[in-house]
Order: sequence, then C-alpha cells, then structure tokens
Amino acid sequence: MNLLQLGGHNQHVLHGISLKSVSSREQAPELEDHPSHPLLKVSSSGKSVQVINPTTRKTQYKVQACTQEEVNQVMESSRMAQKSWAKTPLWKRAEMLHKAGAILKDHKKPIAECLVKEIAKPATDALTEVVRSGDFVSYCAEEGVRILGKGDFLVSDSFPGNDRTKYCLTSKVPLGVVLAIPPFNYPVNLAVSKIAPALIAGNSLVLKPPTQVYKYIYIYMDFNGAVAALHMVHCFHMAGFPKGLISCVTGKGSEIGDFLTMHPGINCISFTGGDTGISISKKAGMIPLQMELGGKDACIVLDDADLDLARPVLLKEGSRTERSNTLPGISEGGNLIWPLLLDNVRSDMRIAWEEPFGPVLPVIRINSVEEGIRHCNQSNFGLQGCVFTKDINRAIQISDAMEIGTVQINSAPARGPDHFPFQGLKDSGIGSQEIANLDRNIDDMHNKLAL
Ligand SMILES: NC(=O)c1ccc[n+]([C@@H]2O[C@H](COP(=O)([O-])OP(=O)(O)OC[C@H]3O[C@@H](n4cnc5c(N)ncnc54)[C@H](O)[C@@H]3O)[C@@H](O)[C@H]2O)c1
Repeated sequence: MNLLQLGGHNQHVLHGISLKSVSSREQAPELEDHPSHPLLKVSSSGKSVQVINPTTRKTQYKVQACTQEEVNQVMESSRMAQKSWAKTPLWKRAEMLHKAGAILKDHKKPIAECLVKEIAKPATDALTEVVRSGDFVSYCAEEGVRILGKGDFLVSDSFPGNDRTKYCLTSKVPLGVVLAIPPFNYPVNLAVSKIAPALIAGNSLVLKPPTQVYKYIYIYMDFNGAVAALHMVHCFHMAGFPKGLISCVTGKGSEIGDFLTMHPGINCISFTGGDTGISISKKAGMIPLQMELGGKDACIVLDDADLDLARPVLLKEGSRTERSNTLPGISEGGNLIWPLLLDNVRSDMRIAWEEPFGPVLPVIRINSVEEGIRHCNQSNFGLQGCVFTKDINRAIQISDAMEIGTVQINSAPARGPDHFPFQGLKDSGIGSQEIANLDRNIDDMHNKLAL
C-alpha cells in the first residue's frame, strides 16, 4: 500500500503512525477512528520506533520509521501545497486556524492522556499543555491578520542625498517549507508554537516529533511525544487544511535526522531542544533558523529579598526535596528522579555550568551582586535568569547587566504566557518564535523584562 495514497477525501502526506497500538486506540477513539488519521498509515520501511512509557517502562505505542524516500515525497508535497496556500486569503487562513484551535481543545483529554503515557507528564499539566496550545493557535490567527495585513511605505528623500523620486512598498511574504522540531518535554505546545505562526504566514509545515532516549546524568530514560503530536496534527487536518500542507515524519534520528535538517526542500528550521540545535545549525546552510536551546538560568537573590517569596518559587516546595540519598537524585526504582539541592557549589564544579535538565538546584554563595552578574555572563548559555529584591531600581539595573534573553523579577524562570516573545542568547538560541519571524521580515527581540 502506498503511504501517499491513503486517506479520505482530505488526504495528507503523513508518516507518523502507531502500529496497532491498542492502548492508543482506547485513549483516543474519536481521533484515531477518522479514516485519514496518520496513525492508520504505514511506512514502506516495515520498521517502527517503540514508544516506551517512562513510568511502566513497557512499550506503549509504536510509530512508523519513515524512509528517506518517504521524506523526499513529503518535501515535494509540502512544496506544492505551500504554493497554493500562500495564495489563500489571509482571512481564510485565520478562519481555518481558529477552527483547528477549537478542535484541538475539544480533544484535550485523549491528547493529554498520551502525554502522560509518553513523557510521564502530570495529568493536570498535560491538559494545560493542550488547552494553551489550542488558545495559541487562535491567538496566532487573530494577531496574524493584524501583523501580516500591514506593510511599510518609504520615500526616498528621508535618506541623505536623495530627492523624492522613488517610493518603496514592503510587505511580508512566506518563506516556504518550515521544518519544525519540538523537544520531548512539550511535544504538543512547542510544536504548535511553530506550526500556527508558520501557517498563518503562508508557509507549509513538516513536523518531526520527538522519538528518542533521553540521558540524565548516567541513566537513560525513554521520552517521546510523537503520538500526542500526531493526534495534534490530525486536529489540523480535521479543520480542513489542504492536502500536504502539514506533514509529520517520524523515525530514527540516525536514519532521517540529518537527512531532514539538510534537505534542500527546507526553507527554514524552527527547533527547540538542547545542544542538538547547535549541530543542526552548523549543518543547515543558508536558511533562516530559529533555535530555542538549553539554559542555565542564574537566579540572583539579594540580601533585601523577600525570602518567603523566593523560597517556594525557586524550590517549588511540595514536588519532596529531602530524598537525595544513595545515588544523587535517583529513586530506588530507577525511573524517578527526586529533586536535589546542592549547597556551596563552587565555580570550578561542572554543575555550576552544565544543564542537567533535571530537578537539580545548585546554590552558589556570592559576596557581591557583581559576582553574581559575572557568573551569569560567563556562562555559554543566555536563556533566562531572575533577580529577587524589594528594590525595583536595583532589579532593573541588574537585569540590564545580565546577558540573557529574559529576566524575571521576583519570579522563577518560566515561559509564557505563550504570546510573549521568548529568545535565548549565545548557545541558548537564535531568533524568537513569532509570526513576524516566519516570514522574511525578521524582528530581533531580546532582553525582555518579565515583571
Ligand atoms: N529554550 C526553550 O524554550 C526550551 C524549551 C524546552 C526544552 N528546551 C531544551 O531542550 C532540551 C531537552 O529536550 P530534548 O532532550 O528533547 O532535546 P534534544 O536536543 O535531544 O532533542 C530535541 C528534538 O530534536 C530531535 N533530534 C535529535 N537529534 C536530531 C537530529 N540529528 N536531527 C533532527 N532532529 C533531531 C529530537 O528527536 C527532539 O525532537 C534541554 O536542553 C532543554 O533546555 C529548551
């Protein structure tokens, strides 16, 4: 059976498929029973990637391992679909996105259940991830109409040496095919935050959801997110987006990872993840990149800080800080990590500079604010940071001195609300995920204060 010929009246070139995943069908019958659902399609490779439930450590789902030839077919369909999508009126694109956002929210429960089983996300957080993603799709539709509906008009005599003999009109145009790669910890939200701006701006989208094993200190854990992402993509299809416009490719990074990111059919890569993004940006070539990468967020607590405010915010008290025995942070069962607070960390320790991407909080005791700022700026990361003080003037001065994308004042590093621009500096990223960045008019936003 040819993968590309499957589907109902609204066919889509989709390659992420779970093979007879009984548990998946129990959770999301109203999604998977749709004839064009990507989970019903089969790759010609005859191979699949197992999605292990990190809690039970048993296989929960299987998704298709796509071939390079199938990636080529997806790229061609995506290129063709984008051409006519770019000519679709802006109001119509917005209308379809509103519909997709609503469908996504209607299906929050089955998608959230996948997030629980694929990445062990707490149930409430999983629901929140889907709902805020649906809201973000609608927000992009609304903002997109305003942002993309405007252009600039320039006159020549505003530049020295010119008379008014020339006029210039500018408008925003799409880039083409956008490759979206989200990380395992927000496979729906950080996919949608790439998909919706790309679509409203007239681009087509190829999504590569996470299918991977994650390494934490010295243990390996399975985290995916591909099945939740496939359900999410199907919600866009149910909203009636044209064939080939949103495609999903699942498979082994070793077989299709570089092939995708170096594919000549890709016109932009929007990536969120860790150091993988640095190697992708070195290989990608002359295309625009959005990279949201790792961080090591410095939090400077001043001597006048309200510790009753700072402590619960930074420790997220309630998530069990006392369990740090035997092997640091690892539970007896081996698949849970207890929070770990390390006091008196010194600058010559690896933990002072590396991102464990786990619940580890190193505390460095400093003698001056300058020492804190210096430590923050010596890091190769520049994602976020925070300052705790009752003196707002001091807080703003320190924020200005911190070479990072976002400074939170009297609050812990966090993302969102989703319409706030979010950007890392240095090894933490390139560009900011926004509608304006998925056309050719790149805005550069950085050093935002979140008060
Ligand atoms: N800046 C942000 O907003 C933000 C948000 C969430 C997570 N993160 C970062 O993400 C990291 C954790 O997520 P992760 O473990 O999924 O990151 P990762 O870099 O290992 O993987 C990210 C994505 O890239 C894919 N991938 C891996 N190798 C690839 C290749 N060769 N070609 C194409 N795709 C490939 C993965 O399957 C996944 O979908 C942490 O460093 C964390 O700080 C950053």
